[in-house]
Parts: sequence; C-alpha cells; structure tokens
Amino acid sequence: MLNLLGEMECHEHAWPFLVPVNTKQFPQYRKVIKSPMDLSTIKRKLQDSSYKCKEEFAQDVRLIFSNCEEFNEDYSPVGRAGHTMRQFFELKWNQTEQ
Ligand SMILES: Cc1ncccc1N[C@@H]1CCC[C@@H]1S(C)(=O)=O
Repeated sequence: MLNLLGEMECHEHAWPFLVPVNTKQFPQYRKVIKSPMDLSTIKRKLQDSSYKCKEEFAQDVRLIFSNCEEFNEDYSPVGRAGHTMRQFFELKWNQTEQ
C-alpha cells in the first residue's frame, strides 16, 4: 500500500490532492465536503497503522476522488486530475489485488 501511495504522490496529476484542501482559499469547501481527505493524511494514517485492512485504505483513497467530483466541475483542471488519478489508482489497485 505504501508504495502504491508513493506512486500516486509522484503522479503528474496528483498536485490537487497532495495536501488537505486550503479552506482559506476555498471557504465553502468545509460546508460542502463533510469528510475531507488527501494523500498526506492517508500517508500519516498508514504510518500510524490506522488502517485495519487494505479495503479501509482504498476507501480513503476513493474518498479523495468522490470529494473532488462533488466540488469540482468534471472538465475543470482539478476535476480532470481527479478522474485521471482515480483511473490510475483503480488500475494499480486491481493489479495489487491479484
Ligand atoms: C483538491 C481540491 N478540491 C477542491 C478545491 C481545491 C482543491 N485543491 C486545490 C487546487 C490545487 C491545490 C489546492 S489545495 C489542495 O492546496 O487546496
């Protein structure tokens, strides 16, 4: 899981998801998105052994992308990055599953 996270962090379209959304820059974010998630938070949870199983890890990754779809237009730069990163993750996830 940690190396899958690493591959995502260095992906060229990961830039919107590396750190928690800046709620000063995007004040309405907190109201709209009830469970914010980002790659740095997932990394900390992995390091703190907060995930009981790998499905819980996958759940948090998918939360990043559902938050993104909810808040961003599909064809906005961030919205498009979310679709690209979700496809990348699901492909890698299926490979690790085998
Ligand atoms: C992921 C997301 N979802 C909704 C609104 C904004 C963002 N990201 C922003 C755009 C790029 C980085 C910043 S950030 C992560 O520094 O706030």
